[in-house]
This record gives sequence, C-alpha cells and structure tokens, in this order.
Amino acid sequence: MADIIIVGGGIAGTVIASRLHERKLPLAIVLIEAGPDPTGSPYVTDPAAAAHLHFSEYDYNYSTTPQDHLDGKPKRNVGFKGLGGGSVINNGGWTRGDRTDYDLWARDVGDQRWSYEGLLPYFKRTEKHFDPGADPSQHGFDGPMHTASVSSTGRKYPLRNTVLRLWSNLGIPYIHDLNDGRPQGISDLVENFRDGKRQMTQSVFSLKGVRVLTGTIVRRVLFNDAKTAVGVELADGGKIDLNEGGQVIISAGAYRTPQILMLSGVGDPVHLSQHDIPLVCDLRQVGRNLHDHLGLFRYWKLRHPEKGLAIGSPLFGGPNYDKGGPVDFLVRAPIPVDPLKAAIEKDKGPVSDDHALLKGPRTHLEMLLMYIAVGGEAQGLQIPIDGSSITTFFMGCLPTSRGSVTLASSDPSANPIIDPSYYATEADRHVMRTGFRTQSQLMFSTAEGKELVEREHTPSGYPALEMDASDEEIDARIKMGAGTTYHPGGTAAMGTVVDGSLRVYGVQNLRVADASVIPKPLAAHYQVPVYAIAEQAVNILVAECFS
Ligand SMILES: Cc1cc2nc3c(=O)[nH]c(=O)nc-3n(C[C@H](O)[C@H](O)[C@H](O)COP(=O)(O)OP(=O)(O)OC[C@H]3O[C@@H](n4cnc5c(N)ncnc54)[C@H](O)[C@@H]3O)c2cc1C
Repeated sequence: MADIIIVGGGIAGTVIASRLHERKLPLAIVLIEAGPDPTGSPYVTDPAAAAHLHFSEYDYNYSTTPQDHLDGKPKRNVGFKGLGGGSVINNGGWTRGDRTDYDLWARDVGDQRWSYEGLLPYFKRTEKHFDPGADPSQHGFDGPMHTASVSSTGRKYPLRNTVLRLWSNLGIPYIHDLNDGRPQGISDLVENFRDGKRQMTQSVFSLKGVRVLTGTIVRRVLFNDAKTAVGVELADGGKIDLNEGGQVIISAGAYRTPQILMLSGVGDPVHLSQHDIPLVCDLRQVGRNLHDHLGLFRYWKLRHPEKGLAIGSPLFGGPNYDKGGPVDFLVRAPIPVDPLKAAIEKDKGPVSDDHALLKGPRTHLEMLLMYIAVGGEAQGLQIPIDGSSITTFFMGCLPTSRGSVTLASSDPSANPIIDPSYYATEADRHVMRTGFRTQSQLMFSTAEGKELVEREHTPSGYPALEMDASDEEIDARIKMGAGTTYHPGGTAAMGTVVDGSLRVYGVQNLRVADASVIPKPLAAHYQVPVYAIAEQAVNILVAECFS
C-alpha cells in the first residue's frame, strides 16, 4: 500500500519522491523505476564516459519511424533506463530558456503557475548557482544542484577570444547571465557538473525514506468503476495498491508516459481497441503533440591545427580542462521576422504580425562551436580526433512540427512507436536553413572564420556549400544529417491531457509530471524545466492532497 506511487525514477520522479519525503508528511511513497540503479557503474561519474552508456543495457535504444520529411530513414534516439533517467546520460547543459516561452505556456493553459515568474521559485529552489554575486531575484544559492559556467571552472580555451569575435561580427551581443530568462546573445556555457563530475538526480535529491523499486516495469494504472486510480499493475503481474485519497504520478518521460496512459485505457479509443485495451477514458491527445528539437552538427578542418586548438592535439590541454565540455559559449538568437512570416504563411495561410513566433523577439536558434569533432559517423564521416577539426551545432528551438507516440504492442517493455515528424513544416525548414546559413556566414564571411577554418568536412555525395547555397542544397544536407537533441516533450500536454494541477482529465487521483506536460517547445534544454516542473508538482500535491 502507498499514499503516493510514482512511476518512473528519472529526473522528475526522483525529485518528486525526494522533496515529498523531505516535507516530513506521514506519507508512504513508492518510486518505481524500470531500469537498474546505475550507481557504481564506471560510466556515470565522468561525463565523458556517458558515451559508453549509449547502446548499453541502460539504453532503450529507440529508433523513430522513417522520417518522411527528412531522408525517409528512421533516426536513432536514446532514452536512459535506470534510476536517475536522463540525468545519468545527459550532456549537462543547464539552460533555463526564454521567459516568453513560459509566459505563452501559462497564457495558453490559463494558469500563471507555469509562467516564467510562476516557475522562478522552482528554478531557484533546484540550483546552487555558481556565482554568489549574481542577481538573487533570478538565482538560487542553496539548492542541491551545483551549476558551473566555463569561466567559473577556470577553463581557458585557446579559441575563446576568437569565438567571441566571430560571433560579434554577426551582431550577437555578449550577455553575462545565460539563465535569467533573457537568453538572446552569447554567453558562457553553464553545466550542472560539480568539479567536473556528473550529478545524477538521486545523488543530490536523497531518496532515503522512500521505497524505491528498481528493475520494476509498471504495466498500467488500475482504476475503480468511478475512474479513480487505485494502484498500479507491474509487468510481472504484481500490484501496488493506493491508500484512499492517494495519488499516482506518472513521470516516465515523454516517450513512456503516454505509453503507460494508453496501456491503462486512457487514450484514443480506436488505437486502444487495436491493442485490445479496455477504454477507461477517451483522451485522444495522449501521445500526440510530440515535439523535439532538431539539430545539425557541421565539421570543420582547422587551418592551423599545429596551434593546439582542439581535442586530440598534444598541445590542447590546460588547467581544469576536465571540468566540462570543450565549449566556451552558447549562442541563442532570434531570426528576421519577415521571411519567417512568409514561411509560416506557407504552412497556415495569412497570419498577423502578432503571431506568437513573430512577436518577441523569440529565441529561434541555439548555436555553438566545440573544440572537438565527434559524432560525424552519423553523417558517414570519419574524422580523426587528432586536433585538426572542430564542430559547430545549431538547433531550431521552437519547432512547429508535431509528431506522435503510439503503442507498438500491449507489452509495457516494448518500445513505443515514435514519430517526431521532424522538419514537416516550412517554418521549421526556414529556421534550420537560417541556422545553416548563419554558420556558413560565420566561417566564410568573417575574417576570423576564414583564418580559423580551411574547409568543411562534407558527407560523401554532398557538395561543399558556401554562402550562395540554395534552399534545396541546404535542405538536402539537413535532411540527411540532422537528428534529435534529446528533448522530447508534449505527449501528455498541459491543456489537453493534464490540467494546470497536472491532473489527467477524465479520471481521478492520477497526475503526470515530467517533460510530457510541456505543451509547446521551449528554447531550453529540458532538464532545467523538468526539475522545475517536479518542484512545482510537489507544492501542488501538498497543497491539494496532503495539507
Ligand atoms: C543523451 C541525452 C543527452 C541530453 N543532454 C541534455 C543536456 O545537456 N541538457 C539538458 O537540459 N537536457 C539534456 N537531455 C534531456 C534531459 O535529460 C531530459 O529532458 C530529462 O531527463 C527528462 O526528464 P523526465 O523526468 O521527463 O524523464 P527521464 O529522465 O527520461 O525519466 C523517465 C524514467 O522513467 C522510467 N520508466 C519508463 N517507463 C517506465 C515504466 N513502465 N515503469 C517504470 N519506470 C519507467 C525510465 O526508465 C526513466 O528512468 C539529454 C537527454 C539525453 C537522452
């Protein structure tokens, strides 16, 4: 028996269990995680070792459906199966994003708790901000999660000033604080590595006092005739019952939360009947509205590798280089409004200048430059890590393409069918082409870029593209090479599947709290918003159920 059953011991589930227990309420809390506890694995402490977790027993090894709007092929995707969820495998980027995105979220769902100001206490509660002199209205200094900017760790990469000048040619201003809700500009990357070591959620949010079941897959939520959640059924047939007035919280991540809802009979009746699942609640938006950030890596051969500018060169090394990724800055930028408006109109017909993607300015693109060349294999490139090449990256932050998660079978251990429908809209194509052109401009049209790189490594069969590249040529490159940035959300969206209190519509005592509830894309990487969602969920639960 339990008062709170949390399904999924990833970032959100772990925070909710830990914080609820911390409140010292007389609650029996059970946290159920499908995968093992990775503590002790040789690959979880050193962030660079996380590459070994890909394709391991901890990886759900997702593959999308063939992506019709890309090159027609499935795209590989990763999901961490184990206590800590994404916190164990992610890249540590700590980005809160743009306040406008949260304010629109709150406006759309009619609930100011999800605005930037509404979430601010929870952003602050999570973090122990690295800069004690930072604005206390924006940052927390005694939360459990230590953050660190590149400069605060003492890393001084040889290309730092060059990169800053590169971007200043494009009119990108330097901003001191990456995470004050106004991210447009270039700023030091911030990570949540502590002294260069990964902070798994469960290592900073204690689970002492919580009953944690690892290696335990939840099959479905059980309901009584009044459609009130009364417990969960496990894949092995076992059950965990809920005490009267208790709550089931699903925090299984954006791919698995809709799967569990559907297996529980909450979803589209036609789809459920295809899998002989009895209908509990007709909620057709479950699994729809999947959004993810699409990104593209480009690889560049350095003109002067002998200067020791990138990883692999024997000369590349310095104090504290092991404290984070080989990156100095993150750039976030809006794009010009008129061509974007024209692109949106190709998708939707005439729109006013008040269209949400046009008013702002919004943060349409994120871009960075890394002092290493890795991952080129995904584009058929074999680039030696010998210090002779670097990487640039860009992602579209506010995609309008929407995909879906549906059931492949009624087996809860089977991967669901994931169709992100990447690059389906002209608006998304326009934003990504703008990102591509911006990076070309950086390298081909600035004095620093021309001095920095000799040429681009282009995938076999794809010509080198310079400033005069056509939309079609750029599309071909993006369609072949772009992929996930691991930020799925929206599959149990607030406003259509859950209300502002995270309650699933049409049933009682069942809530969702994880990346699934994010209704529209945010110009953030999703761990920060997910920590805040979880922190807010705890306050909501205490206020509405256990006060
Ligand atoms: C490779 C990679 C790199 C990333 N890099 C970054 C980054 O640099 N910065 C950033 O901000 N974000 C990053 N992210 C994204 C971030 O980690 C996720 O947004 C975040 O983990 C989502 O949290 P969540 O609680 O929604 O889901 P998760 O953390 O994925 O947790 C879901 C948990 O539920 C469990 N579960 C699923 N189904 C069941 C079931 N039936 N029964 C029991 N348990 C179940 C899963 O095993 C998992 O542990 C990255 C993600 C990946 C995969």
